[in-house]
Amino acid sequence: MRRPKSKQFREKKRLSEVQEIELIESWVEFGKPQPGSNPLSLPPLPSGAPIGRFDENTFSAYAGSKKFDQLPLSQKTKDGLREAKYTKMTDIQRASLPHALCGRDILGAAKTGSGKTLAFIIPVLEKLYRARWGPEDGVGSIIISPTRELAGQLFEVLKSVGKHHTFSAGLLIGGRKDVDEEKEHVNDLNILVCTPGRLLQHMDETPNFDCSQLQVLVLDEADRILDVGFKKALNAIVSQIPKHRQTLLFSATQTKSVQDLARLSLKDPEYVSVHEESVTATPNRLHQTAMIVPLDQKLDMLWSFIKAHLNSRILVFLSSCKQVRFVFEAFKKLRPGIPLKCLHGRMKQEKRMGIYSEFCEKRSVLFSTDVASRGLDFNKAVDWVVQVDCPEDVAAYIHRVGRTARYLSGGRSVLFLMPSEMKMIEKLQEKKIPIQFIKANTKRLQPVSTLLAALLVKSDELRDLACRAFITYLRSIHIQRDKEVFDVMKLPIEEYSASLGLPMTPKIRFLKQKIKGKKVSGEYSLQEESYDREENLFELPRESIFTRKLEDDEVDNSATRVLKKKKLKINVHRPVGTRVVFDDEGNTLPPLATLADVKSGDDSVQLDKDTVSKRYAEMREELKQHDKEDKLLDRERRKEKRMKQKMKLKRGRKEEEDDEGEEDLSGSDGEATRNRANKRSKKYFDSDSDDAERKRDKDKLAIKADSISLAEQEELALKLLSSMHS
Ligand SMILES: Nc1ncnc2c1ncn2[C@@H]1O[C@H](COP(=O)(O)OP(=O)(O)OP(=O)(O)O)[C@@H](O)[C@H]1O
Repeated sequence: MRRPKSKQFREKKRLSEVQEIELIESWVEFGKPQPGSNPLSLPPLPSGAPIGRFDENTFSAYAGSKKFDQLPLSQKTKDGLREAKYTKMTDIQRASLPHALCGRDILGAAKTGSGKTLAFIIPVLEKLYRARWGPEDGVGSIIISPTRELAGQLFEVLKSVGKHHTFSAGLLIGGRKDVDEEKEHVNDLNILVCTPGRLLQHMDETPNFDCSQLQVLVLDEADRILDVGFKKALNAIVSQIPKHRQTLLFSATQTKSVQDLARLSLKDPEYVSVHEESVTATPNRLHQTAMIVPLDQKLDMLWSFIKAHLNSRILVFLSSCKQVRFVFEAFKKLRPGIPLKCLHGRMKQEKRMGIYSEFCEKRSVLFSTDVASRGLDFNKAVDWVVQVDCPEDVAAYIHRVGRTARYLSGGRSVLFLMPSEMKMIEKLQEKKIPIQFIKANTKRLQPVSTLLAALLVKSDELRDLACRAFITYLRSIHIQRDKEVFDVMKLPIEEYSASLGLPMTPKIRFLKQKIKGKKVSGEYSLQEESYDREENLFELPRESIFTRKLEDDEVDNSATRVLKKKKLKINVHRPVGTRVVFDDEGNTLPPLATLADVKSGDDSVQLDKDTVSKRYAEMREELKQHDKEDKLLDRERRKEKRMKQKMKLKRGRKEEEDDEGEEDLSGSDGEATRNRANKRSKKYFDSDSDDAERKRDKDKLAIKADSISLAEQEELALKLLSSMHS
């Protein structure tokens, strides 16, 4: 057991800390780089030159230094860095640390894998240390990351470099069950490493959550966090933290938007972009290639690629969770001879973390959405990054390929481009990305579509996955912003469906509007007729996707049903016309003649009042009966609909639990939260709409009863009668 430190010892320690802080502050002040200057351009300290204080008022220069121990840092930070084997600084660290240490706001940009994490972790530790931040001071720094994995990784770096400091730090990320426990401790934490959603949750829900003393705010992958996906969350966060603070923004693809920066109220930020002058925007040791792969050959190509690289660690990017799940499940069944893993935003957090660390350890193939595209440092050992689906823009490309060739290691990447996406190559080259075009060796292509078709015949589950992967892929292309690159109308839809092993092409609702009115032709088109028949896939029972094809007359019926509905509207206030009634020989009779009691020989028709009222009573009864039947039918129909919705929900929940997620195109935490929120609101909306529907139906019935109430029917009949006699 540790003996409690004596009062004397603690006092001595405090004094030495105070002295150290005084020294550091004077040193920082003495050697401050000029605002706007680039420390990289300053001459480095000669090796072996004295470091630190020379006399009362002079110190060694630190801007321009190459090693961590030449910086005015606390001994605790220096020890942490040394023990983690960090001695020489990388360019971004050399360029930004001298500015950050003297309290300036930083807008840092440097290539992927170039060491940006330490460029903000060190200033955070130093700022709080110099402020003698303690447990009672509360939250002193917030570090925000767009994804949970990245937040976890940053937290590890913070723990390792800051291990000699006494600050308390916490990792606050979504998907963890211990939120209540977190709430109890969050006010005791000095440094929060978090995703925007979880931080906001604490700001909203944790009693007395207080950031009013915040000293440093860090946004890692700043451009992503400032992006629309996190806009609301970030605005809400910023509105709850003090304006007077240091702000550090880092990314490999930095934002320079004045609007973005204004949102964060940066004060004369230092724009530190160390690779701006570089010939390439990506790491020099990264060998990048691209090849044309038609949509219907993507899986063949991917399968062949994996089979040819069985001893590598391969990171494969696909555009949606459903695709990730389908390719992972299908390829797993085909046993390629290398472990396969998958990672996407809808998986349980523990599993996500587990997979992330497993992939860091062993050779394997990891199929992932963009949830793994930013910041993750897979032990520096990803051999290949394969982009099966084209990234949404150049920034996304840079971050994806940046998962390999980190720090001093090399790496390779390959991008599959469909013929319709060739514009992407130009865009990449414009942004200084040295990508080499290679021709795929189709002779060595190992087709998998027949194998997949065989698997899909055997497994309903897999067939369902394939169907959903198919739809979400097309949707992902459909919603892309860059229409120069992404055009869903140019895709060989039928062939794509067959390449996934699907027995027939599922119908796609969202393409209906797009294709209507547009004359489509050639190999990429779907028959217009088939769109006219198309109906919402998700309203059909699952098996019907494959087994039930709508018949022509069904379509016609549905069309006429709508028309009939319109015609059936009764306007009780319209002027009443006369009605022609025929006798058995086809002679015309006056209206209501069937009810008439012809008493006299002349042609005039006398109405027997009793018969008329009897007939009305019968009609009333009939109406009531019909109404009852209609209600029953309607109730049954709605009950059935609700059951279906429940089943669908249950299935969705089960999928989530099995780590089998819903559509999440970006896969990031923010996106996932948004999608979940959407889903949740959708659910609420559904249940609300159930109520609303019930209420509407009630109202409708009331209106119906109002509009053709019995009294009105009688009135109508009387009008008829009187018009007949007039
Ligand atoms: N000074 C250093 N000396 C040795 N290794 C370093 C140094 N700085 C960073 N590294 C290592 O380089 C790798 C990449 O660092 P880091 O993750 O900070 O890169 P990054 O620039 O943030 O990348 P990304 O843009 O992908 O987020 C890490 O493994 C890290 O440990």
